[in-house]
Amino acid sequence: MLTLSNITVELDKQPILSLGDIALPYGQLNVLAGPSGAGKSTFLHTVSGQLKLTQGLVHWQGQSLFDLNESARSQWRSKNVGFIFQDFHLIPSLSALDNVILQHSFSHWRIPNELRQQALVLLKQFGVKDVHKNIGQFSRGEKQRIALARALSGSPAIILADEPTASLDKENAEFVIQQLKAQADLGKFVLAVSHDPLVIGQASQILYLERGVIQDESMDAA
Ligand SMILES: Nc1ncnc2c1ncn2[C@@H]1O[C@H](COP(=O)(O)OP(=O)(O)OP(=O)(O)O)[C@@H](O)[C@H]1O
Repeated sequence: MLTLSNITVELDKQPILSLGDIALPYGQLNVLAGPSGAGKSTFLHTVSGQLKLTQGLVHWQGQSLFDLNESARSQWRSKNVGFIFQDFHLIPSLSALDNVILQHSFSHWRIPNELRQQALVLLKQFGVKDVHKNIGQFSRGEKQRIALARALSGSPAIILADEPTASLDKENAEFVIQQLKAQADLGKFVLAVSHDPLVIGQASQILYLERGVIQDESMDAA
């Protein structure tokens, strides 16, 4: 369970998030919706421990995230959290395979063979054929499949996605949603920021954020 208690986040002394008590479970597709500037990305940065809270608590499975110092939080994040972004955040000069495994070079002096093998399996499963080709040579849909493989590499328990379907055609968007749901079915924590009706239609729980405040919470939308 992710639990948030009485959170305030201020940036440049402006209140950006003001959240009461929120609990979101593992094992379902959670969606955070809301207009531009509502604070959705800030919410993701807060629950992943990248942004300091002004006030409040974030617990992941009972672990109080901000009881960890910055370096421990960063280690916790690299072990436990996979991120997916609207604009992929892939490195153009690297191959598909290297983009997936690069993250592990920060925690291992040599990338273990099982992580390399897992990356190859994920890329194959997601239909990425020539894994040694540079990123620039892939279509947008393929890029998001590579980014998905990167997010799942190392098998993190938490998947956070920021508008993961926004720049994709319907077929690729549906593929991404299916994969997010499959991860939830495996018992992972999945939270997608999205206003895509395709994503919202498949959500088990939807939080609607406006001006940094949760306005509405619906369960079992799917
Ligand atoms: N580093 C920062 N310093 C000050 N204000 C910030 C900072 N980052 C974001 N903001 C402000 O916080 C508010 C929420 O931004 P955020 O990016 O979280 O919204 P969002 O809901 O994700 O928007 P969008 O859908 O357009 O991506 C906005 O008003 C933004 O200008």
